Amino acid sequence: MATPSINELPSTTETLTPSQHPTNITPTPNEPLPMETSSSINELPSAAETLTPSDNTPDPVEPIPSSDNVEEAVGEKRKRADDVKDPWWKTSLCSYFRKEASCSHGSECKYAHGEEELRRKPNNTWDPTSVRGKKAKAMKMSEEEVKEKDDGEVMFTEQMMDSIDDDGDDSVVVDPLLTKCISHLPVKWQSDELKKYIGEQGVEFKSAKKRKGMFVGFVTFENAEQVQRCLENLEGKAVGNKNLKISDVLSRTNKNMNGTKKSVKSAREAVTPLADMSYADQLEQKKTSIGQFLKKLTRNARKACPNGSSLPEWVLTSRDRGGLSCQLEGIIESPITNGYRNKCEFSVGLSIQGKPTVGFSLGNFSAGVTAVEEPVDCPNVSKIAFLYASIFQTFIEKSKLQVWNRFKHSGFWRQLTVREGRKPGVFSNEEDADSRIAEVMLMVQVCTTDSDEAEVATEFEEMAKAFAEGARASSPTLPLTVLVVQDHTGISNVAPPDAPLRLVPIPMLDNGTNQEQTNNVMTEARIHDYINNLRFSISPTAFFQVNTVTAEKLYSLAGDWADLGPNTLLFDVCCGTGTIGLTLAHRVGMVIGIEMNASAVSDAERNAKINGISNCKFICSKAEDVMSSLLKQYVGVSQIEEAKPPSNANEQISSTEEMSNSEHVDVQKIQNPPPPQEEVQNNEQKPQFENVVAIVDPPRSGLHPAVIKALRTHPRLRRLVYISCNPETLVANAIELCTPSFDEADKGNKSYRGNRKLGIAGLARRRAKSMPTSEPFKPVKAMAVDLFPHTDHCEMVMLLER
Ligand SMILES: C[S@@+](CC[C@H](N)C(=O)[O-])C[C@H]1O[C@@H](n2cnc3c(N)ncnc32)[C@H](O)[C@@H]1O
Repeated sequence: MATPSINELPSTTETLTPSQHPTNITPTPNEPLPMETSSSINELPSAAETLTPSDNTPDPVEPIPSSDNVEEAVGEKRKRADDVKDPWWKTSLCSYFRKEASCSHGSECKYAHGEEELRRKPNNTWDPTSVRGKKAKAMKMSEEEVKEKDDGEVMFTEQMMDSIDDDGDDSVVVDPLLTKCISHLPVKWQSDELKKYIGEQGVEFKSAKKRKGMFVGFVTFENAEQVQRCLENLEGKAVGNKNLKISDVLSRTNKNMNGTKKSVKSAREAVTPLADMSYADQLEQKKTSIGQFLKKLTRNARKACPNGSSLPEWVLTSRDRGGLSCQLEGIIESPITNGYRNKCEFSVGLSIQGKPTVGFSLGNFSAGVTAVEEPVDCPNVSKIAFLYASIFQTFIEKSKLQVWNRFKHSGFWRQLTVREGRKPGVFSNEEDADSRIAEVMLMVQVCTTDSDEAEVATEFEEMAKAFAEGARASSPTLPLTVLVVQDHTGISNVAPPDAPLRLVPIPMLDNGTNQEQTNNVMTEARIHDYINNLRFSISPTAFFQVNTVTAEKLYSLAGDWADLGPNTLLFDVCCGTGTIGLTLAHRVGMVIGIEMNASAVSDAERNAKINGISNCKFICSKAEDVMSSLLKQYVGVSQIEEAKPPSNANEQISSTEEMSNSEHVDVQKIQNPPPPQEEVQNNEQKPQFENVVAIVDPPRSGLHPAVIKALRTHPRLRRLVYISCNPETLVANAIELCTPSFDEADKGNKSYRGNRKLGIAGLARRRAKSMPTSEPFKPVKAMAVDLFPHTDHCEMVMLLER
């Protein structure tokens, strides 16, 4: 499925490039131009992703040593437990013995010295690093492959099937019996590599196609013998570390879809996979899943602890909490479960039947799926968004310009984003929700490459008319505040920061609504929403939590856990439009917000102004470039404190770090950073605060290592509230924040060879080793917050203290 935000996996940290001036948007003085990558990046993961913690060690049950084992408390974790009946006795391989072929604990060691000594774990599994563990894993994987193979077909819905040749001859009819899909190909390969490989395997074929980024390729054959040869020579063949899989192909035509529909997901299944489960069960499932991540943190912290040093108390006591690294307080439910999204990104493409459609794509592009289906029965989509999607679909059906074909990289209409802003006040029930929508922003993404300017201008005029008339024809009339076009030429719909925007005037309606725009008064693209009775101005590409009422609860929780007061300096890291800092500003002395998206920062500044808030400062920069400097600048370290952490605790954090005097870091400078500066240039007298707290709310990729290092090594930062839309990266970041420091001698070499094999938790463990000596944080409590009912995703909040 999915909106690109759901399907297209977010990249890691974005790079900022100077924004281009959007053709028709007049920026206000001092306002940076809209320039962000689609905020969807920060919102939702791939539909295929679930909230299941993955680890290098798939073992679901952690051997939890006795918490009251005094020997362990003093760090002698290798000694045999007093209780010889310990069910975990010799169920894991001893890493010393493996490396050194000996272990000082000898036969007393609770870990197995070699495969012969190894016992099964109480959950009937083998140590995953052992030969038997690896064998079991391989068998499980092949069982899964067999299961997958039972389906025997791949839902391939690309237009490539209509024109298998690159000549652009769309009339070629492809016989599905003579077409096969090859899966598990290297994603880097393109058609030429695939053709070469098939030829080398002695398989004749008519045509082969593959796009970079996909792990599937499509091959057509002249006759049944060639197909047979392909199956014989390629099925199961190892390429890299994968084994090829040959499947049948489901083409787009109605005829071929008959009887095979069973394999095709609906938009509802793709976007809201939990929709058929009761909400209570969804909450239970998510809470359990967050609990698994808390256990994963414990496991990894245990592994990451320097040998010979005591395990942190929170690891030792984790057994009392069933392995959880801290108490999981529960899950905060969404007061609204239907139509809760204030932002929906609808892809534009061909449906399975080949009809231009506005909706959700049914699978991942990498798997060869680009079919788009209407957002029917997707309970997270609001009625208003659904209606705008159908209005747009009716319009593009008649448009002379084509819908986007991701496989061919051609077409014009790509995506419709519907963003809604509510009236102020409290929602009483779900029925109320739609009537609360006061403003709507429509953003249409197109690709204008090779198109005729005059034709495009006419199409935009027609489109604006279609939206205005559609809105008026609906009962009740739909709000329509602003219409923006985003021009984007990239392969996926996630637009780069400098994708130009232009405002399209909405024609005046008979009843006089939308008058502002026809008078050209509307020169800015923005809508407004309310959080905790504060008004927020939101520009087209700025991030804003998609479930506003639940976000209010999330922010209040973060504020409560942060233990704020008038003498608190609050760092709002990755602040977007300033929502967290501004809603908590009345509870602290000062807020410093850090955000890399210039238009979001501009929104944040505006939001402070319109709400009469004067104790917030917003810094436009990547957090990794300024976090350390800001801490130094705003938080003095007393001589005693300075003496406490070892000398390297405050070492230079990032080679690109710099601060401008104006505190509004120039995007150009970030791209071409000046040489590192040891000392912060700004000599302005900063107010000093007793209590320093950070609330971090990073994108899915988590915090940059330089930010983690800066937070961890600043002795005055005692409390950290981590809000995460991706528990996997929260766990990885928490490993680095909470693992005891290694001695200089044990820091090991910094060669990152072999990193590719490590998962993100493994990488974090490795990075924790080279963390400058500093007091670690400890996880205190965690809470799940369900911002995304009916989906697999869930927000997680964790309080860290030291
Ligand atoms: C999950 S959103 C949270 C925004 C805000 N706290 C809120 O609740 O609305 C993450 C934000 O981090 C910003 N961001 C992403 N990478 C960043 C970085 N390296 N430095 C600073 N901000 C970043 C994104 O632009 C986005 O606004």
